Amino acid sequence: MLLTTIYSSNLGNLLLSCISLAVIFFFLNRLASISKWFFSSPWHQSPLSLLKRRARAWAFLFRGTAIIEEEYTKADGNPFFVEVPENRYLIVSSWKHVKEIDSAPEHVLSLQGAAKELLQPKHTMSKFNWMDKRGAEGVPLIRTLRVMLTSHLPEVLPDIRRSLNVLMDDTFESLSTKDGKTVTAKLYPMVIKGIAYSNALAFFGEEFAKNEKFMKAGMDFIEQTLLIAEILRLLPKTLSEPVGRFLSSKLNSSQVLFETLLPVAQQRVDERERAKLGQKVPQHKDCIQWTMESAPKATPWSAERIVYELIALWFGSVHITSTTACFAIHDLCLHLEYIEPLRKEIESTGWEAFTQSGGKSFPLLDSFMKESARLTPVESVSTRRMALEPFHLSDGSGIVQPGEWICTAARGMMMDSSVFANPNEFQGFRFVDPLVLEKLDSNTDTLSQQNGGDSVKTNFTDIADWQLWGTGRCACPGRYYAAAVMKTMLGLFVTKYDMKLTDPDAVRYFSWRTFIYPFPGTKVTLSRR
Ligand code: HEM
Repeated sequence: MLLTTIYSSNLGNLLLSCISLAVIFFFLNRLASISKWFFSSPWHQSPLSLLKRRARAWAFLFRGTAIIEEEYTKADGNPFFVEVPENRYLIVSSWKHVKEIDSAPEHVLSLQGAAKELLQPKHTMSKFNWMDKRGAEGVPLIRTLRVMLTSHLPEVLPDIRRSLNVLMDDTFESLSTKDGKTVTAKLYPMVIKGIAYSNALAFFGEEFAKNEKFMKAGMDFIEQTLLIAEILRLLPKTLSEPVGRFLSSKLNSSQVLFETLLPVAQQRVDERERAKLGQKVPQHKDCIQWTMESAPKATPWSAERIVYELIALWFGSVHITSTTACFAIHDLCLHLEYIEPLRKEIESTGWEAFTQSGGKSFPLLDSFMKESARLTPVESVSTRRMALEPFHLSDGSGIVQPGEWICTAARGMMMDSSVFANPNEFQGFRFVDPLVLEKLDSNTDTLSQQNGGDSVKTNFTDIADWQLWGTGRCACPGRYYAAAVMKTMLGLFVTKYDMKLTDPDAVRYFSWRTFIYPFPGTKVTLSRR
């Protein structure tokens, strides 16, 4: 039929034929995937149970966090499978299994393979189609973040704090107030704007942070990536390519990011070449420069390649940091008894000591943020890996086939009573060294001495007892930066305002697949102190 129509050159018919073919492909694809699930599953008995399983797989989109929680409880510490519309995940929760995932080579279990399926970079990130295997072209971004950005924190934190302060004041001034002192503000837009601005400042410099077109595209990019990736994941492969091309031509914020970053990256590449000839070139301290310098010497990266990496970094750093910070501010409003001790800590320690410690100090705030993320983690699973080859857990309790995912039950593990006493209770200072707590009510000077200095240990960025940051060699390299910037934002909220949720009983978030997302309309009432 399609061929006949092409020969008769009738465009309307051609379109109709394409649509009919697409629909047929769609149903064939669904049928193929249903039969795949049916025959690969150990519990394929009746059509009714098959239908139930597929209904639950689709319900995962809306009830993912609840479904994982139900299966986690039933599994009683053992690995369990969860079906999603387009795939199947094996979810583990023992630390022994977590270590096995971490030890598996990248060609067997791939973080990048899972991230690629999750974010569909070919259509969401300016046609940047990642390799399945992480590190195939080096891992310069990891060094950039873990080493360079982290050690640069004492230099950049004061600028971030000043900018956040101004942004908060501007938002406050822009809202109407009855008594000149109190306003009602939508929290999430305020938080994402602050985090995006801080990230632009820290990663690329002030020029980018002040570029309104770049910043708007940077924030739109987060929602557009989530939206396009979701649509493409649910479509059969045959449709995802044309639909992806169509969507990325309409929702093109990544293109704005690309076009703004490219000339600067190109300039840096030119300088790199001039430096090789012995010419004097300017010095730069930002993620563009560090990524370029950390790329393999034998195969230096092009300007385009550097920019692709930075666009991926932008998504990873803005989305999860702003949602996590937003939930921590909800918790400050829900547990007002913590506000005074936190203020006391910040005011007695001072921002100077915080800056010198590279954002590690403020142990009370550190603990509060950890408790908030433990009880309201944005992601229910962590340590996602896609199997590129079959992978068996050593005790035979689970196997994943190529294309399937294995991950950890992050949320469930954070509620494990053998690790966290009374896990359902919000105890904001649960992770504070008892010595620091003792000093809290008495001597603020001693508290401030304990809080400053380089040797301060932070529990929030620790990876030993929880899964917020993932696992081992792949654990989030941006966590020191994320913790420092979140502390700065929360610290400013606490010291500038008395605050509460405007409607404490309103639903604050919704669930999609494995993550929860704060409602952008949730309001806070802020009163200037
Ligand atoms: C609260 C904020 C954040 C959370 C909860 C978080 C969490 C995570 C998790 C769970 C992973 C995967 C680790 C694994 O699978 O083992 C990850 C990876 C990563 N994160 Fe973060 N992250 C946050 C903020 C950031 C920020 C601000 C940056 C950049 C400055 C960043 C950069 C990255 C990168 C580049 C990776 C990939 C690491 C790799 O390929 O080895 N993250 N993050």
